[in-house]
Amino acid sequence: MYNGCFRINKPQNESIFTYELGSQQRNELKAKIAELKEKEIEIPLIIDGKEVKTGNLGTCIIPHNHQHVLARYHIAGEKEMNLAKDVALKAKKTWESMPWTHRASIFLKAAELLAGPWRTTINAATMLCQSKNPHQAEIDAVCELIDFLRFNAFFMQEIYEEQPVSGTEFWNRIDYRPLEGFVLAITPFNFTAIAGNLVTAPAMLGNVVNWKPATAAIYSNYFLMKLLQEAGLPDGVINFIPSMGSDIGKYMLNCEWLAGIHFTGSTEVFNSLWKEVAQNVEKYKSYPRIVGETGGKGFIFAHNSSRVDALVTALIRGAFEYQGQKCSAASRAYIPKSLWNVIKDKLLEALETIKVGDIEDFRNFMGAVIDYKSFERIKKYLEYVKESHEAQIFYGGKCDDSVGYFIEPTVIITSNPRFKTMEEELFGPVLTVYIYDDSAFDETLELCSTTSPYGLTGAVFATDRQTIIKMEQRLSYTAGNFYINDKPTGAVVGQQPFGGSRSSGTNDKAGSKLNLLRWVSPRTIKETFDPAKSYGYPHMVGK
Ligand SMILES: NC(=O)c1ccc[n+]([C@@H]2O[C@H](COP(=O)([O-])OP(=O)(O)OC[C@H]3O[C@@H](n4cnc5c(N)ncnc54)[C@H](O)[C@@H]3O)[C@@H](O)[C@H]2O)c1
Ligand SMILES: N[C@@H](CCC=O)C(=O)O
Repeated sequence: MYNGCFRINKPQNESIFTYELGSQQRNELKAKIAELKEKEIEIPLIIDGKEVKTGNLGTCIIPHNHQHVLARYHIAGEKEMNLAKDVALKAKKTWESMPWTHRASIFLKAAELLAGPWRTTINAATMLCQSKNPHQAEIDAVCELIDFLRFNAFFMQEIYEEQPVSGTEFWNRIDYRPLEGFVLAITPFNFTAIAGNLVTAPAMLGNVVNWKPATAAIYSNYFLMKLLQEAGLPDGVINFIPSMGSDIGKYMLNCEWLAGIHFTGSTEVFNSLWKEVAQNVEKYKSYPRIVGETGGKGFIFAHNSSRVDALVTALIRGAFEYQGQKCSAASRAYIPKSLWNVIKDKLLEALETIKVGDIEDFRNFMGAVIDYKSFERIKKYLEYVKESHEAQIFYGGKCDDSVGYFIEPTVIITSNPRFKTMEEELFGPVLTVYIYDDSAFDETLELCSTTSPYGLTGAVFATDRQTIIKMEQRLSYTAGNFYINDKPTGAVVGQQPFGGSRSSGTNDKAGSKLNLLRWVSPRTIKETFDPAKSYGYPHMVGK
């Protein structure tokens, strides 16, 4: 027994390791990469804390060296998915009644393990499996995930603290129950941290979670699952079930106890999940919470008062960091004619210094795109551009998959502001630029807002304050994360809660209280100390 209002301190963001030449961090990371590469591992499902093997196997490869197999993983089928649902529902009773401070402790311990003994493993696994350079792996798999874990524990406390007013004769309370059933987390390949957040955020608030990782990220995600187990996650609370996307609909979405979906991925897959849930709506015990962060077509819009050096850096970093495989990536840019000549030269100068290749060579800024399917998809877009009269490749455009799925950083210039690559998400290292006439600034703002169906990220560059105000107002619904004089990527937990609307998702803002609120089903409790003993009102006495 214990009594007390226990408190979690407001966290600080995790500091980023730099992996400089000669540093111990760098040596350790290099050694871990070599160690992981040396040994092919077998990845089982983890259901009820136990390893389950199906014999139906897939392979995890290195995108920048696709003949290298890192692991063989087991694929869940109907039997294992049914088992995962059953054990999750069984684990729910004990998990939801565990004092919240102890649930928080498990995830705060996971953050400590990741900051310390697990840091290099998770980082190296993400570098190899998702082809991230050391900095990109560090800001994702380590720092962002640690921040998610620590800040979410703090936000959970803030939610629980929010209580209604009461009187002296009665006491009102809100009991922030978890959802009734299980949450299905369907996670993307591109951020280990996002996968971690999609499963741990609902779990922290007392929910049980079945986790379907993205095929291309199973390797790093498996290590993460092991870390959570080491942190003391009880069996069955999170079940790790790599599976075919098409089986999810058949064996998970039709379950009466589906209480929520926590999804990040493409708009297309999210739409299909939404439709399937709608078709099953009569079956469910409760209306499932459908939370999804999806595609993007991030923009950079420059005014002729922009600072050129800052703008060029934002274009390069925004478009080409992690091979443009961020939902937030700058994939279209609007540049005024009066600035183009000077920007063009500086852009070329910078592009010529970008090295693409194996991420084990720390000099490389970019690695490979994630897989053959993605490589082929981007290549087709570039072929389309090469044949078009409305656009031309200004820089790059070469693709080579002989060793890894490499695509050069590519800049396209188009004369059509509604050109295919200005509208659609390519999810690769490709930036399309539209050069507008300075006198058409207002119309071009309108084009920016209406060209793409997405509304995730956007950045504006200007030094003139009235212009900044105008851009902020006119582009109000174009981006859920809007940047002024900065690149549109790199949101930090606790600083820039992340998510967009339109076709970019439900905008439930990962890394904030708003997201956590989707995983609770509040129960209002009123206790009256001296209940009324007759039904009449005072006005009923007399005529
Ligand atoms: N808005 C955001 O916060 C955000 C963040 C990261 C990525 N993304 C988006 O994610 C996409 C890239 O990630 P991806 O390639 O992993 O996306 P994806 O949609 O291909 O896959 C996402 C997840 O859905 C699963 N899936 C695929 N088909 C399914 C089906 N029919 N039923 C159930 N699950 C299915 C995949 O296996 C994976 O686990 C991009 O569109 C990107 O913009 C968005
Ligand atoms: N939150 C990340 C993007 C996640 C999507 O891929 C950013 O802000 O760059």
